[in-house]
Amino acid sequence: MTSERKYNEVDGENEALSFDYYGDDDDFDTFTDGDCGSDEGVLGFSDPFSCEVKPRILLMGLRRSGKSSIQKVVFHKMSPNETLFLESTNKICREDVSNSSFVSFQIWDFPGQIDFFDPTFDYEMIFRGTGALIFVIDSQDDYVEALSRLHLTVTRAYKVNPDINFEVFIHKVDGLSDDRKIEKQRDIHKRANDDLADAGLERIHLSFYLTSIYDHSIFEAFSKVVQKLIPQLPTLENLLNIFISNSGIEKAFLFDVVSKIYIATDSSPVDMQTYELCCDMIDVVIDISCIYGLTGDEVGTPYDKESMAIIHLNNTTVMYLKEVTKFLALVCFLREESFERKGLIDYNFHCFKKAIEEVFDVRLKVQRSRKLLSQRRWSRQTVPNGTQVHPH
Ligand SMILES: Nc1nc2c(ncn2[C@@H]2O[C@H](COP(=O)(O)OP(=O)(O)OP(=O)(O)O)[C@@H](O)[C@H]2O)c(=O)[nH]1
Repeated sequence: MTSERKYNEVDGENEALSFDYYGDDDDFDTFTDGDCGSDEGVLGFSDPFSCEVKPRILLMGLRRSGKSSIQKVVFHKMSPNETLFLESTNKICREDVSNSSFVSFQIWDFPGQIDFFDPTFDYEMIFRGTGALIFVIDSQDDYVEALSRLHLTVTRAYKVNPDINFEVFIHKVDGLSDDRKIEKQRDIHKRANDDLADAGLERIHLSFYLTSIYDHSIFEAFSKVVQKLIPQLPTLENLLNIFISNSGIEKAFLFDVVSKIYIATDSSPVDMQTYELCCDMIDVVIDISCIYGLTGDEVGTPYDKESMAIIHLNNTTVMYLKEVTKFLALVCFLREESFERKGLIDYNFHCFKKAIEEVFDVRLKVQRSRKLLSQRRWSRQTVPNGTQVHPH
């Protein structure tokens, strides 16, 4: 049994570490053209007590471009090879990802063949609550149709909600040489932007990423998409900068343990190899904890307050992982000589952790007061016997 499989099994039975996922596939909220608009309550946008409207990430693209695979690999630990057997999606799948207080959003996977602009399909309602629209283009296929679909989708979405972040995943690049990758990216970038310029919409900004589920590029790209939706990002980056500069650390990432999305890092540049090493370290820690960390009858999480790991690499670099919150881990890179001052690092880490908790606290307070406010508003509109009064 591979270590990846082991993790899958534990993940499946572990509430705290798994996503807030509405049942199995059959239980996904599904919307047909007819009932989408009327189902607002299910979407959580008209819920008067909803203390927080989660940013919504839409995954769109032509059929077989790889949308479901991306979702399954990043958020369900499916191994890339297993995606070969995924069936075509024929309904909109919505999933809540709220495994970490910072990473809290929804992903909507749209079936490729859906006629998105059918007049009975309320796309305005969908775009209005969207934080990021990921458009997946299959780089191994002819992308002319995908580009015209991208243009149509982006222009419509922008009209409804100009605040959406438009993210283009040039996907399945594993089959391409480095030169071909760059060439494709340049070509897609040029054509997509030319189309927008022809329509007088140069102000729409598209971000491009080269992705594949067969390496870490999909996690990296998703990290960047998610980071743009985290309002506390500058605060987190600042805290990380202060922490590393006072501890002799070279690079630090704040990771969401389950998805391996890094929600923040210090301001020095990220290189792919470092990121991959961090992902591998998290896998090792979770796998070992799953196998040896849980007692037989325990259903609890294999990741807790005690979770930490130190790995000495053969190039005099040390990797240091420590638990920050139930869902987040800090992974640092430092030189062996800096690690000699581990006491100092641990003390600084303690301060860093406290600061992160304060950021959480502020967020919770804001949420609570929002909830209270909306409850008050709601009760003002309701007379004592429970009948609703329509406000003038
Ligand atoms: N080589 C390669 N194949 C991929 C990658 N991502 C997905 N695939 C394959 O692409 C095929 C289609 O993937 P799906 O995830 O079902 O595509 P989809 O966009 O959800 O398709 P619909 O549900 O029909 O809209 C599957 O056989 C995947 O294994 C990738 O990064 N590289």
